[in-house]
Amino acid sequence: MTAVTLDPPSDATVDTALVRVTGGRPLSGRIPVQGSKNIALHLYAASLLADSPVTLSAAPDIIDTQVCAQILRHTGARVEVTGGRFDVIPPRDPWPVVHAELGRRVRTTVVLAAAVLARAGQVAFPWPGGDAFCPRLIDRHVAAMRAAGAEVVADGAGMRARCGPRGVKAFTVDVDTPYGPSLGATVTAMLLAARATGASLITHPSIEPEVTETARFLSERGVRIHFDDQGLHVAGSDWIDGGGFAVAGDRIEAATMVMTAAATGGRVHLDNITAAGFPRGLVRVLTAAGIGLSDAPDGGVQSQSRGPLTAVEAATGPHPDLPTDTAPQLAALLTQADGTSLLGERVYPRRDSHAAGLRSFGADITTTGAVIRIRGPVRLHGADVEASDIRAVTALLIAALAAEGPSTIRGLYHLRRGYGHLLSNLATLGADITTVPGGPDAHPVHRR
Ligand SMILES: CC(=O)N[C@H]1[C@@H](OP(=O)(O)OP(=O)(O)OC[C@H]2O[C@@H](n3ccc(=O)[nH]c3=O)[C@H](O)[C@@H]2O)O[C@H](CO)[C@@H](O)[C@@H]1O
Ligand SMILES: C=C(OP(=O)(O)O)C(=O)O
Repeated sequence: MTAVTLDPPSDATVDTALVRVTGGRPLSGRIPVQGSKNIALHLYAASLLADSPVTLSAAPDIIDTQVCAQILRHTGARVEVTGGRFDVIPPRDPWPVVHAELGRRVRTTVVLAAAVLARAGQVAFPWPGGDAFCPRLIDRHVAAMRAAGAEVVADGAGMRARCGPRGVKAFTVDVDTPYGPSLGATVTAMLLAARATGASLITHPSIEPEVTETARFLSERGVRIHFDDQGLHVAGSDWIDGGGFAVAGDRIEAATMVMTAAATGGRVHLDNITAAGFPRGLVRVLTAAGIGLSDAPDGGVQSQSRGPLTAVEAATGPHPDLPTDTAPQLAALLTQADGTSLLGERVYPRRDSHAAGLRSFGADITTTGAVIRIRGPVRLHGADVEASDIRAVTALLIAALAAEGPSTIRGLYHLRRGYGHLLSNLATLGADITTVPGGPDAHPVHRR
């Protein structure tokens, strides 16, 4: 086991670039959807379990991909990220540390730690990152590690987990929370169970596509996994094959593009996703708002608006309900809908950092506890705003594109963390959008 030296990570979270948008034109056209950020992040962790090289295709071209590549390299993996391929040669004997600074940048830190623990029998990891829109607990991840036989202790900087000499053991764990089954803890438990000797059971598992795609990845590589009424059963394996696997299309980016087009009075044709790839709860809400989705005869999904947008009442929830990661964009869309919309947030009680930003554009939005009320339609005007999380930034972009006149949006780090080509795709759809790098010599990057 050897420590790997990395160049110190750059201070990438400081991003002084901004986007200039002149809104007010309908956006329409055909664009591809990237590989799903959140599915990819869990597959990067799962790839550490393999005993031969893994190639993930359609890996999204985002900051989180680069951060995970660095975290894997720090454990001793060889990782190449080029042209949408994420090639991993997993270490036989990983260095049992999730890099402290890098681990604080992504949400899947504990999932990555679980993969290292499963292989090395011990791991130290920092508190996870991701967006800090409200407290994001990890008690179910820790419960899974403890159930798998690890002693887990916290110190100021993070946690350390250590198993006995035989490594992880088979276990039963419940990953339910007051907010629904934990997506991340389900994958953490699945990765631990995949390397344990014997049969494990995860009760009340999440069934988000991040979970089912990671399960498909593992089962195609020889791990026996199935869901039934009791939960998710995993029969551990001491050999896990490598090989190729494609990251599914990003349902959140797809939903964002559909809503962006609709907010401006346009429509999109999206490649690399099918209508079935949109969660049912989201399709129900879009349909109620007056937006249809259908599989296109030549592949992909087409959106169409059925008359003026209509207000809706909806609440987020675990898959297949309305995804929390689409609620900020939906709030922006509903500023253009006729009537009063009510959006409840059930997964994260206070995920509403976008509301103040939308008000800067003239939106009529009020927040009461976990419910956001939006009155529309409102003629939005341009604004200068700063986004503070990954989905808030796209909500503000939607408002800017639907508004009359120029806007500027800062906080592009959050956009780059989750979207590889969203701005150039918007330009392809007809948006007047310019990225201005930070500093005095700023110049346009995307323009139409
Ligand atoms: C990288 C990634 O895939 N992130 C997604 C993942 O986050 P993440 O995996 O963090 O979300 P979880 O499903 O674990 O969390 C859902 C809820 O359960 C709570 N909880 C979670 C774990 C735990 O041990 N205890 C606990 O109480 C959380 O605070 C939250 O209120 O799922 C979220 C919900 O679909 C999405 O918004 C995120 O985009
Ligand atoms: C909140 C999100 O990401 P993360 O969990 O990486 O913060 C998201 O993808 O909407």
